Amino acid sequence: MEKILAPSILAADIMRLGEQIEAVKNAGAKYLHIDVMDGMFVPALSYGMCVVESIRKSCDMVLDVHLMIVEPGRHVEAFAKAGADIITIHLEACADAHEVIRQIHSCGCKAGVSIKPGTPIEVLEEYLDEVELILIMSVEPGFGGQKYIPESTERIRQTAELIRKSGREIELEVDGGVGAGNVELVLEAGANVIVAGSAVFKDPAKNAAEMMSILKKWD
Ligand SMILES: O=C(CO)[C@H](O)[C@H](O)COP(=O)(O)O
Ligand SMILES: [Fe+2]
Repeated sequence: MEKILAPSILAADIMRLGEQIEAVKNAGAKYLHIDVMDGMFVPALSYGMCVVESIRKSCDMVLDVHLMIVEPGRHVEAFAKAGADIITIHLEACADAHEVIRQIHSCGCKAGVSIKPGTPIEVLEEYLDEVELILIMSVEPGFGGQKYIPESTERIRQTAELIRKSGREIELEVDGGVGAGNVELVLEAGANVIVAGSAVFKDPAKNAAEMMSILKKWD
C-alpha cells in the first residue's frame, strides 16, 4: 500500500498555519492530520469543526480528523459537513462504535477506529469488515511531542497481520512520537500512514521532505 505522510497540525504555528500546510503539501504529504480533543476523553482541549472548515476552504489535502472525544457520534455530521475526508474515532470513547461507523459512512466519509496503547489489539477484530482505516496510538493520546512507546511496534505488527487475514484494504496509521529516526521501524512493522507532528513542524518544508524521502523508499 502507498506510504503516506500525515503531518499533525497540533505542532504547527497557528499564526502561520496556511504557509506551513502549503510547505508540507509541497513536500509530498498527502493527508493532513487534525487532532480534536475535548478535555474529557483526553485532558487537553484543542479545536473543533470551525478549524476543519477553515482549512477545507483553501486546502485540497485529505483531511484526516482524529476525534479524541467522548461519544463522537454527537459530532460526526458536523465534522463531515466541515470537510473531513476521514473521521477516526476511539473505541474506548463509544458505547456503540458500529453505529458511529455507520454514521460516518452515511455522511460520505471514510471511517477509522483507533485504540490507546493499553487497549488489547483483539478489540479491533469485530470492526475489520467495516472500517477503511485503523489508527494505532504509539503514545497516550492527548499531547504532541511525547516519546514513542517501544511496545507499539509489536502492536502494529499484530494489527497488520489482522488486516492481512481480513483480506480487505485497510490503511494502518500510526500516531505519536514518530520521526525520521524511528519511522522505518514503524513502516517495517506494517504501517502505511505515518502521523508526525513535532517531528515535522519544527521546520515543515525540510522535515516533511526528509520524511517523504524515507517513505518513498518503502513504497
Ligand atoms: O493524536 C495525537 C496526540 O494525541 C497527535 O496526533 C500526536 O501526538 C502527534 O504528535 P507528535 O508527532 O508530536 O507525537
Ligand atoms: Fe492524532
